[in-house]
Amino acid sequence: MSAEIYLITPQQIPILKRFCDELSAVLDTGLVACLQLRLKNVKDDLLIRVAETILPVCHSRGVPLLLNDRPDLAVRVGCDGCHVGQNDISYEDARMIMGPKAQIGVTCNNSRHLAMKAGEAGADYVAFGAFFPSDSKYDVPIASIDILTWWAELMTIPCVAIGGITEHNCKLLVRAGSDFLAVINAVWGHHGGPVVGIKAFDLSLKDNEY
Ligand SMILES: Cc1ncc(COP(=O)(O)OP(=O)(O)O)c(N)n1
Ligand SMILES: Cc1ncsc1CCOP(=O)(O)O
Ligand SMILES: [Mg+2]
Repeated sequence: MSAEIYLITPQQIPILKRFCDELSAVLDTGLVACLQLRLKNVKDDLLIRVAETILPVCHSRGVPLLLNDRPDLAVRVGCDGCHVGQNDISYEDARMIMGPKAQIGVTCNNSRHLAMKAGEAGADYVAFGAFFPSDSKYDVPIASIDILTWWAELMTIPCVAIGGITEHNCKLLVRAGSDFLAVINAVWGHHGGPVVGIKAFDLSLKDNEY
């Protein structure tokens, strides 16, 4: 079993130039399957500016960029897709806005019903979590790891695990069947810096004591 890393940006980016340098170094490792830009409580013009700035950093390294919450701005910037949650625009409306080629994922928390609904509607992936307490988002229910196994045994649509995932607990989720591991703080907040953080995940996932 294997899983890929779905990296999500920190929800605030105080110094864009410094972040782009860090992001470039992280993506140069070749260990990131896709990046989600997830800024919270910022005005549209800033979100657009950040997205337009990091898009070439991603695309020059063959890494798709997804925008959180806002398919309208994702299209405007030229992002490869978006991610929508249960309190955001619907998957159906996001698909209408972004078209058939976009990669659109849906938050399904700990719900088999929401996942089946999103899968049947045409979502490109479903996201389950939070599996562990998260320092990046507090208002999320804790999901049971068996939902990953249920999905992996039943469906071919990829599933993403999210929430408090670290180099130390990620193998549990991969063993359960997760295709992608969505992470924020374990990389951007790693004591050795984000490049060491992403490499630590890779080392842990390569360790084949599953
Ligand atoms: C890959 C992935 N999974 C879940 C989320 C959470 O989305 P949502 O529930 O809409 O919450 P916010 O991230 O918008 O606060 C996500 N962004 N990405
Ligand atoms: C966006 C989101 N949705 C559920 S938990 C979470 C935050 C994940 O961040 P971290 O990897 O730092 O726990
Ligand atoms: Mg959202």
